[in-house]
Amino acid sequence: MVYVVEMDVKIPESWDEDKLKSFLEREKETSQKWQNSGKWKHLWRVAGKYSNISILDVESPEELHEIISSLPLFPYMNIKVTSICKHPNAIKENLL
Ligand SMILES: O=C(O)C[C@H]1C=CC(=O)O1
Repeated sequence: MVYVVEMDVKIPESWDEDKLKSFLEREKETSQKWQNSGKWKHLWRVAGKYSNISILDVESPEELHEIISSLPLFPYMNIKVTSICKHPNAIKENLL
């Protein structure tokens, strides 16, 4: 099952530099772990926003939730999930 996930990050203004640094390090570690697993296929920055657009290929909605909610910044994100499938007119076999 392939999903497009848009994550808008809102860091609390009360966080100091050390707290932010620690979250960002753990965020990087966690997202790279999932990217290395082959499930998180693409991670793109949305230009001009603290947002990303990601493509994930997972077994189930439960697995998608497990991955997204494992991100340390998960509680500080607004997340939009869209389920996608191959368009019948797409000329490429492997879209991922
Ligand atoms: O910076 C972001 O977009 C938030 C977050 C999501 C994945 C990741 O590596 O960082």
